[in-house]
Amino acid sequence: MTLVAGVDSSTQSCKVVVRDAETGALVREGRAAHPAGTEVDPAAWWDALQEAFRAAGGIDDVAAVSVAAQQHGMVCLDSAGEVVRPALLWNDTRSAGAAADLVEELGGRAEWASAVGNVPVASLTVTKLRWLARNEPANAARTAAVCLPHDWLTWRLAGGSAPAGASLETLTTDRSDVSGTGYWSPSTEDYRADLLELALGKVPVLPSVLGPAELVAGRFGVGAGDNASAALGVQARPGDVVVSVGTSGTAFARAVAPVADGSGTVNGFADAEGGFLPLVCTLNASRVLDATAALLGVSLDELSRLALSVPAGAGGLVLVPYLEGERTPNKPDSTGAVHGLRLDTATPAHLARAAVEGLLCSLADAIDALRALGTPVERVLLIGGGAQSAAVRAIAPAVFGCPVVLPATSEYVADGAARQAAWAVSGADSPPVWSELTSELFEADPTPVVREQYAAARELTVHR
Ligand SMILES: Nc1ncnc2c1ncn2[C@@H]1O[C@H](COP(=O)(O)OP(=O)(O)O)[C@@H](O)[C@H]1O
Ligand SMILES: O=C(CO)[C@@H](O)[C@H](O)COP(=O)(O)O
Repeated sequence: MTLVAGVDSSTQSCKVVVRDAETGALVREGRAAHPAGTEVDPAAWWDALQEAFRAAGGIDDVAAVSVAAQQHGMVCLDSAGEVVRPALLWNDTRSAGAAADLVEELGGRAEWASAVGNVPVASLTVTKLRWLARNEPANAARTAAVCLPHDWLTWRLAGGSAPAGASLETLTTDRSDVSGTGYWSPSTEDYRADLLELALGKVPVLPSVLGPAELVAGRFGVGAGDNASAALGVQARPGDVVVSVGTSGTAFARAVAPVADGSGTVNGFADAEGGFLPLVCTLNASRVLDATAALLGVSLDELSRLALSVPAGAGGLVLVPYLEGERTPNKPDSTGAVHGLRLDTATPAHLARAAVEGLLCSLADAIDALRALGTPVERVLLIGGGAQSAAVRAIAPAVFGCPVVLPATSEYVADGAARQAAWAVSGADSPPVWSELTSELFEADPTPVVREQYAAARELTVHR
């Protein structure tokens, strides 16, 4: 049996799966936690990766390993290959002002969307580089190369950072992740050095962009951004919209043509199979459930039970979930809010229901934005840690207004990376077709009132 390994180095943890390259059967798995915070020393990802490999029984016997990871994180390296400063993550909002400046300097959102498929917001790497140039000029001056979390981990695994002499020229990336930098065009498949220079004031070494099934140093897949890898892991097909409830909330679909949304709501990313991946991302998803459970002093299972114990609409109680500020809509300085509180809705159950509904309404808005750009929505596939919530599963079809398919619980980002590794080993033109996933179907009568009351409340927030 040929074995392959897939890695998901995500915001909260590192997950590793070892699978049979031919059938996709799960053989072993392991995981390790990441530190909290929105800036993280990449060494912590490396340590967690080693721990997760050990927990998964090691990788000595695998033919290939691919790494998928959280997107957009700014990893700056000096000329010796040393990390210049802790990486700023996708959910770090300090570069919001830099994003606004960059939009203005290029002449507006439409110009950015047409140049790189994305309008700068604090999440994108290009805005973090502008923040670095303005706020830490010494670190900017020391920066000889810029890469993304999965690029850096792949580079280290493949020996590019060898103590004998790190070679920045051996850095690699893939289309899906580089399409979230803000200085690579999914339409032309070229770096936009001019936009990088606009942000950072210079053009450091950038990773080479390899094809989806290429191998690095003979044993490492090119890797991917975590959402593109999840699309590969769930074997998404046309008509599927994948909704992930992880640290981020995302809604995305595979597409055959690049997307340029001048409003900035939809990111025009590339996918991990040579196509495209229009995607909407929010900053507030599973942690809204974590925070509400902590506030109520209950477990996540009890939060679900409470939420399901009161009717749809929570008696008019609405929770706007912008606890970390928000990316979509672009409100980096916003806070969350609770509206409609009355004596009879001042109960743990109503708050639990409002939290689940608020989180799902923000994702329903995301699905609508994809639909508005012409994305067909035949099935919603629900994945991510938050999909383990019984309340999320039950309420999602009512809020989304369509059936929701829940693929069997699995680490779909790591699975996608493993499938990419199997593809690279096979030398075939397309990824291997692994056995059809078992899944559960959730259906419910639509509850438009939930979306209506959310729409009336979502602008009513105050700044942090
Ligand atoms: N039973 C559950 N109910 C609700 N949420 C859950 C449950 N189990 C795990 N989670 C959530 O999963 C989240 C982590 O999801 P994950 O997709 O691994 O995140 P990420 O990939 O961003 O690190 C945690 O915030 C946690 O609240
Ligand atoms: O910024 C995005 C997508 O544009 C996020 O989806 C990150 O890629 C983080 O993913 P998770 O750790 O939440 O899975």
